[in-house]
Amino acid sequence: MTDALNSDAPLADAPQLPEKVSDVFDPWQWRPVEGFELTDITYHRRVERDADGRILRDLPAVRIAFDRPEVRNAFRPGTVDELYRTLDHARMTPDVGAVILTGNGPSPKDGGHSFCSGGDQRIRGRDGYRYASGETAETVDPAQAGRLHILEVQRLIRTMPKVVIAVVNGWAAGGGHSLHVVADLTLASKQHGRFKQTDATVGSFDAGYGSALLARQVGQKKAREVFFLAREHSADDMVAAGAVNEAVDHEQLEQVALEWCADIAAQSPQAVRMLKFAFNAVDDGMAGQQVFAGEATRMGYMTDEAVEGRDAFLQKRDPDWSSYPYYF
Ligand SMILES: CC(C)(COP(=O)(O)OP(=O)(O)OC[C@H]1O[C@@H](n2cnc3c(N)ncnc32)[C@H](O)[C@@H]1OP(=O)(O)O)[C@@H](O)C(=O)NCCC(=O)NCCSC(=O)c1cc(O)c2ccccc2c1O
Repeated sequence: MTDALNSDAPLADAPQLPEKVSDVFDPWQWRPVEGFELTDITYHRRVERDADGRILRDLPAVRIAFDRPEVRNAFRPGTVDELYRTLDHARMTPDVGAVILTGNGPSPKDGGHSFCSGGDQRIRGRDGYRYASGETAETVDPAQAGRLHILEVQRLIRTMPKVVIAVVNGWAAGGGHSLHVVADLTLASKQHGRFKQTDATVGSFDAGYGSALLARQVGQKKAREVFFLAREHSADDMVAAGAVNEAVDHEQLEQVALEWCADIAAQSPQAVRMLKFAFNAVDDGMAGQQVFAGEATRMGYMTDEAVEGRDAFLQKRDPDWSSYPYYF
């Protein structure tokens, strides 16, 4: 079906499919999310189509992808702004349960595949990554302070009540490596998925989730090897180490990711978010407890017992708890 609509002879009245933004992107599965002016990333919502390609309904997954393949999908402050805005939109879309985070490509310059190579080193200043009108240091805006707000994106991924899947289609390096670490699941391309923690090579260090959470996933010795030796690791190596869930053939990458999204959608949304926050809580201290407890409070509000407390206040009477036992 996809081939028919992508052929040179479009069907009469066939609805327009979105641009094929990446080699493993199937336009049939997606529509662009409206309302965003994006330059550094792409944002799509999964859809179901009829045989003629007309959209029947939205499905509960989104795809957010770095779109700077010529620099291995390095991020600059504007990229991070767009990433945060789209992730936050996905967080607040009630019928979305899973987020695919990936990189478009390959590079038009040399055919290289990349998930994300971290902060764009050309516009790194002494106070962080700088907003710039162009691509290079000469074009940075001196009026704006440097940013390290990829850390805010990491916290958003960590605390959003949806499953975030890093679909590693190429290089995951530096801050891009950390993004895969903080994602709930990682699916990697067997042929092109490559992992290299280059932070220390360029005089940087993700001393938060990028390192400490990696050590939780692969153990202390392996995590220290990844950072201190800064070597390249294959997708299969990372599956064996416990940092990647599965490595699949490159052509199958996004299809498998969509199968994962469908499996996630078959689970109870409430159960999934409570499980995500439970997995986080042990490592996230009181902030993790707060996120978990917030959802427990929401469930509490759903009970007749909590409604009685609210109503008694509004009706200026004492609450009647007699119908609500002290469960044991
Ligand atoms: C990713 C690579 C290993 C790929 O190597 P390969 O040989 O395949 O490709 P090239 O090196 O030839 O790259 C092609 C092309 O892309 C440009 N490029 C690649 N990565 C970047 C980048 N990060 N910034 C700018 N430009 C990049 C490269 O120069 C080439 O351009 P041409 O003009 O020559 O065609 C390899 O590319 C590589 O090692 N890249 C650098 C990875 C890296 O060190 N990233 C930064 C780590 S630090 C970081 O990300 C970081 C960010 C934060 O915001 C933090 C915040 C708080 C704490 C920590 C942070 C942090 O650590």
